[in-house]
Amino acid sequence: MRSVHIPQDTILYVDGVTKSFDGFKALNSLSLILEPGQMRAIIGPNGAGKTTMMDVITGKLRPDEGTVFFNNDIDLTQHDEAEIANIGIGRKFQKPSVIENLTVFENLELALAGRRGVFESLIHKLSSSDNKQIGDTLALIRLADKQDWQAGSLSHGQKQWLEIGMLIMQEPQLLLIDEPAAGMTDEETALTAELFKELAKKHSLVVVEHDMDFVKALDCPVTVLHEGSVLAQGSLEQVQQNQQVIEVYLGR
Ligand SMILES: Nc1ncnc2c1ncn2[C@@H]1O[C@H](COP(=O)(O)OP(=O)(O)OP(=O)(O)O)[C@@H](O)[C@H]1O
Repeated sequence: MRSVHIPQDTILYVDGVTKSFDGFKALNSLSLILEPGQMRAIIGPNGAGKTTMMDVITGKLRPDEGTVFFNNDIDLTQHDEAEIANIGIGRKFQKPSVIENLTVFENLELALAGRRGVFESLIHKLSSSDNKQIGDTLALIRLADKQDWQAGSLSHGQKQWLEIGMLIMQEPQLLLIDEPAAGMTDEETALTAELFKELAKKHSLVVVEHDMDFVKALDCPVTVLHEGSVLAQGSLEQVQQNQQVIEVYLGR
């Protein structure tokens, strides 16, 4: 058994992770620590390794080297994607994948079913606590007045919120979210930042984003990736003043 020293109380512990594609290191000894209840924005130029990092955390890719632990002692490199989702890590891809011809409410109901297994959901009606959970989620994602709308008739931003609501139904401890603000109006972007701050009260969040106004609104620590490693870390203001960050990313 490997002996790894993990600082106490980490929700995500990534250390020395390397992942190569045909000899090219998409991740190059990447290390990153997230504490429970923390929100972290990940920024960096195209090809910096942000998606590959998410793929490694969620079990889509296995690292060539390095350590990835969840909740102090769960070695994520020993689990597949489905197991990692069940362990409590939810991932939101850039493009929303709500079911367009179901209502907002039904999409959330389906997400609840996903947690339980479809068969069990077919034979059980929604309990009052299920209804409350759906109601709370609808309020959180600001779609309470649209619960009977077909998901296909929502705006792009509203679809993104619905999908985040569907993830929340599964009560993940850690949420990984890829470019949520892309394609949103300014108003939706501002509301999404508010939603994430609300989410961060109950969940840990890793948010990959290119929109600096959105990152500023998140008001959380920022990690800058470059060539598969961490280039800088700190407040947005601090990393914006970092000369190397300006050279490889912000100044371009
Ligand atoms: N399956 C793959 N096969 C070969 N190369 C890959 C593969 N996946 C990623 N790469 C390469 O690894 C590097 C990192 O890619 P990655 O998608 O993780 O970057 P990123 O930071 O998410 O970029 P973006 O901001 O454009 O989404 C890129 O050079 C990419 O071409």
